[in-house]
Amino acid sequence: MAIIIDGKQIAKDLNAQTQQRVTALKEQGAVPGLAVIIVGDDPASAIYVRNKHRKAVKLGIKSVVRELPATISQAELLAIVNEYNHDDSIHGILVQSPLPMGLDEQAVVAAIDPKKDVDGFHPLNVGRLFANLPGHYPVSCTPRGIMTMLASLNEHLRGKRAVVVGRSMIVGRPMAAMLLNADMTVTVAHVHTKHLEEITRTADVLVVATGVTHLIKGNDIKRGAIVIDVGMDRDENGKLTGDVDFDAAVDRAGAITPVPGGVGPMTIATLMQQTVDLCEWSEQLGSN
Ligand SMILES: Nc1nc2c(c(=O)[nH]1)N[C@@H](CN(C=O)c1ccc(C(=O)N[C@@H](CCC(=O)O)C(=O)O)cc1)CN2
Repeated sequence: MAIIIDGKQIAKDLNAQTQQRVTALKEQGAVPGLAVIIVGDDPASAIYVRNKHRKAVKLGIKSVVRELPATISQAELLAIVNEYNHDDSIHGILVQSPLPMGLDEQAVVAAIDPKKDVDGFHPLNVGRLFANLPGHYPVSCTPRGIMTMLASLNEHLRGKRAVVVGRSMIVGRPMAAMLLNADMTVTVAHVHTKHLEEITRTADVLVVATGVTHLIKGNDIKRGAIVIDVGMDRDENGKLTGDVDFDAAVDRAGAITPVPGGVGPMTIATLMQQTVDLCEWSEQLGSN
């Protein structure tokens, strides 16, 4: 029986650390500020944004939520991003994804000041991650949260095999870069990969982020592997489930994340962590 990686608990511990850092910053006269821009009325996005706002307020972070109609033009949206780029009380800016049809998400992300790119989606920060550049820069929150979960297991990763199934800009690609930067041997697969199970069975660490319910069965997993399920799918009864068949996988894996309560809670906790990082880094810049 695998260790169940408790994302809720790890997120709670991370939030406690973040709150202490916020307190320390406030003692120096700095308040971390987060601006979240949401466009349109996607119900799931509205819930995520509300949860981000609540968590930020709870941790003492200044939180601004800008709700915009789906009819907004690209130029108007870029102007609002630019407003926050020049607002000294805001250290992190994010645009909730997905944007409604007709808006160019990549152009909007590229308009965010890279120093305030709290999601780590700006091409400059993506490039830094892929080049494994030293120094401070934000990275995508979900894979960073997964790295925190892996660290909590105290497992030696260097030289071991990782397989990432999924190639999105939010999870798959940055996840592969982070595992490579941790000196793992990384394979990236996706839903079109032929004989996927032959590849997943080689993984010491298997990260699955495809949005395909129960794509990974028990037999597709190497015995003792660490299995990270980023899926957030609905089963035939509308119940939240993952890309991994948890009941079949739990007897084969060495450690596994549940859905819900695994990776999901780490995304928002890492966003809060990264907002505080950006504030600290801007304070360091300011004092030089
Ligand atoms: N600009 C961004 N947009 C999106 C991101 C992102 O990181 N930046 N990620 C996702 C949505 N997301 C945060 O924005 C997010 C998704 C899921 C969870 C979470 O806590 N999930 C829970 C289950 C929640 C439920 O019951 O529905 C879990 O897995 O336990 C948090 C944040 C896309 N957009």
